[in-house]
Amino acid sequence: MPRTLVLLRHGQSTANADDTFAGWLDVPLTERGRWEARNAGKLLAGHGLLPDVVHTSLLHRAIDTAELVLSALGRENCPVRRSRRLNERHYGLLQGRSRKAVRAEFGDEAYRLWRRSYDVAPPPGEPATPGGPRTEALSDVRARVAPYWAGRLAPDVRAGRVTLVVAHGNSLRALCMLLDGLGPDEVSRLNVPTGVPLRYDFDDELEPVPRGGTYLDPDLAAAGVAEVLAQGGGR
Ligand SMILES: O=C(O)[C@H](O)COP(=O)(O)O
Repeated sequence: MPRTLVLLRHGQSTANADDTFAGWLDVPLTERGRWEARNAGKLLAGHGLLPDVVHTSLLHRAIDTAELVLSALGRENCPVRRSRRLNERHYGLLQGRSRKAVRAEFGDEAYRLWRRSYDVAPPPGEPATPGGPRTEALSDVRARVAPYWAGRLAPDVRAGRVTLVVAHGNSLRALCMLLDGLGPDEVSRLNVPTGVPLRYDFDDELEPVPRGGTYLDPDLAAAGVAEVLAQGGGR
């Protein structure tokens, strides 16, 4: 029985386009982001990957991406599960601020640590929702994604359902840590492009084959990763 999970970061958002930290800010897709979502649907169709279930965060850039993908596939009736556990990491005080301005004000080291370290969180901001976080390190995101993988995603995959997850750069980086057994150093070098489906297939022990999955359009994925790396003025 096939065991297929597809990870998809939302299409480009207005924050991505402006090179600002979004986090839990509920920013919309740009027109390019809407095109990326529709294109992702076409890529899935071209590879015969028709989702049986979709999981998204509670943020509209992911919800709208999922709807555009399902519409491109003619599968508007596919079940969609939404969870805060798939939300982007909360970027605390950095939310809404330009990456270049943060880097100029706090320096390269703090910028790098806040953006890509495993256990250093940015300075706390205001909670986006009552009881929500005021800031998160990637380790906090992994802690909230792990039970969702074990309790909701893995059972769908084990049952042979083609499972599509539409989420965010850092909630997907946290999920990849769980799938591929990445350590803090490895995940610091992992970046996820917007709008390009990443296919994971698993063996009987739910080990990914191959490790790291396969992008349905490797060239588009490489270009998207380069864009992420160029944010904030580059590495
Ligand atoms: O929250 C955001 O701004 C992005 O989705 C992720 O930003 P990052 O790639 O700088 O972590």
